Order: sequence, then structure tokens, then C-alpha cells
Amino acid sequence: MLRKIFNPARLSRFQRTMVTVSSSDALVSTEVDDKTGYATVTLNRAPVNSLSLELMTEIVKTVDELERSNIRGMVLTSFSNKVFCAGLDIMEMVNPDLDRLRAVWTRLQDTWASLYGTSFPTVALINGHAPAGGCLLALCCEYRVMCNNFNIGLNETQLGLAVPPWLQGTMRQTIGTREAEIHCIKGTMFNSQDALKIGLVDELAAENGEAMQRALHYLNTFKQMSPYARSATKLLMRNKDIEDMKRGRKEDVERFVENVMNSDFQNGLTVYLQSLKNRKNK
Ligand SMILES: CCCC/C=C\CC(=O)SCCNC(=O)CCNC(=O)[C@H](O)C(C)(C)COP(=O)(O)OP(=O)(O)OC[C@H]1O[C@@H](n2cnc3c(N)ncnc32)[C@H](O)[C@@H]1OP(=O)(O)O
Repeated sequence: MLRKIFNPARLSRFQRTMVTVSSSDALVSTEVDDKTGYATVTLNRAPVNSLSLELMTEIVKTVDELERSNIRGMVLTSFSNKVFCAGLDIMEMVNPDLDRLRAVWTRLQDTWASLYGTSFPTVALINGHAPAGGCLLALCCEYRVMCNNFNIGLNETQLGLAVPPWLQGTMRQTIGTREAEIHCIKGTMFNSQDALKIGLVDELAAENGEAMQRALHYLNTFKQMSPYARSATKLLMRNKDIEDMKRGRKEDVERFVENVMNSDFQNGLTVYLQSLKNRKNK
């Protein structure tokens, strides 16, 4: 079943004035360029944009608002020029409250579904490291421009977490079945050059300004195209994955809870957190 293809009512709104959508919450800020109709959505959770329940809630809310507005494209980026997004907030998984843990995973599923299923074109401007959930955000976008000298990948297995089927699918679509299988299992982190080679990102840039130019160039390629045909084609490709995820979501939440509550995982997490701190103190 098609979730939302292109609502013809939106077309008439496109032809009127552009609305600036802005999030009142500081965790995510949105700026819409009235001339182009492109929104820049910036993740603002210092220090590393780790995905807490609250940050994911804001991302979903922002994308929903943009979907209801008349924007023509979106660039997703980070306030920091060092970390795009450090993945799920590890503290959400340390001796967690079970209800909150379930809510965290459910919101991660929602974040994936809403970003993956936008009717408007999306570009990730990856201006810093993007491990695990950071890579997930980038994968949801249609196009990825990455600044040099950072790392990206689905490193979940390195932490003792299983990669869920819906995210495996997005990785498969991006880098191909064989490579996705190998690198999801290994938890490979790629530097920018290798990420380009394997197709995990589409273009590299020396710095943020150049990355933004490249991102806007991608969005501009749709300027003369029928928004209906563009949006319908994208969603006809992606909606089945979203419906599949939704059908299996309860089972997926329980698999994650079981994974996180396992004592080996909890012990490993303590060691991992300590290794992050040691690395910092070196
Ligand atoms: C299961 C599959 C579905 C996918 C979804 C979720 C799975 C996940 O996302 S699990 C999380 C995986 N993330 C990581 O493994 C990243 C860990 N972090 C790093 O590698 C580095 O921090 C990073 C390269 C992102 C940035 O390096 P630096 O710029 O050098 O910063 P620091 O390492 O000094 O970090 C600053 C500060 O932030 C804390 N931090 C880092 N990452 C996280 C995180 N994911 N969650 C919570 N907190 C995080 C880090 O410990 C430092 O804290 P302080 O020592 O208190 O300053």
C-alpha cells in the first residue's frame, strides 16, 4: 500500500509563497531558503549528536512538519564540523529502564521510516564522523556528500548489537548485497575515501562550504522535473521496506531489548565506554 506519494494539493502550495519552518527546540534547527525552497536541518545535540529519545523525537517531528510544508528539498547536517552523529546515545543502553528502552528503539524505527520515506529529495551533508546510528541517518537520505578525513559505517556488531533487518536492507540497496553482508557482520568503519569507493557516499568535499555546494547541486537536478513523478517513483521504491519494518516492529523491539539486557552486552558496554574515555585522555 502506498503511504504518501505526492499530494496534488501540494503542487498549488508550491506555487505560492514558501513557508519557513523552524523548530522551537534547540536539539534540531531548521532553516528554509525562501528562494530555493530548500530546508537545512541541523542536528544540535552537543557534544556528538548522540541519538537520545528526545533528539530522535525532534528529528521525526521536524521531518513531519517539513512534509506538511511546501519545501522542495532538504539537507541534513550537524552543528559540529567533527561529528555528524555518534549513533544511538550509549547511555540509553546502560542499565536502562525497560519502558524507555522500548521507546528508544521504537523512535529509532520511526526516525528511519520518516527520513527514508520523505516525498521531497534529501541529502546528508556528512561533516564529521558517522558511526552506527549516524550512518543510519545518512543512509536514509537519497544522496550523501561527505567531508574528507572522517569515518562512517555500521559498526554495531563491534559493540555487540545486531543490525536490524530494515537497516541491513538500506545498506544492501546502497552498497550491494555482498558488500552489505560482509560489512554489516564485520562492523566495518570506512574512511571518507573508502566510503566513496564502495558507494556508501556519493561525493567527497574538502570542507563544509564545498559540501553544501555539492548538496545543493543534487537538489537542483530536480528543479525542472515533475514533483509528482519524482516523489512517486522514490516512494514506490521505498514504501515496501517501510511497510515491512512496521509489520515486524514489535518483534524487532523485543529483539533489541533482549540484546541490550544481556549481561555480556552490559559488561561490554562498560568496557566500550571506558575505551572511549581512555582514547580521549591519550
Ligand atoms: C543496532 C543497529 C541500529 C543502529 C542504531 C544504533 C546503534 C548505535 O548507534 S550504538 C552507538 C555507536 N556509536 C559509537 O560507537 C560511537 C562512539 N563514539 C566515538 O567513536 C567517538 O566519540 C566519535 C568518533 C563519534 C567522536 O570522537 P571525538 O570527537 O574524539 O569525541 P569523544 O570520543 O571525546 O566524545 C565526546 C563525548 O561524547 C561521548 N560519546 C561519544 N559517542 C557517544 C554515544 N554514541 N553515546 C553517548 N555518548 C557518546 C564520549 O564518551 C565523550 O563523553 P565525555 O568523556 O563525557 O566527554
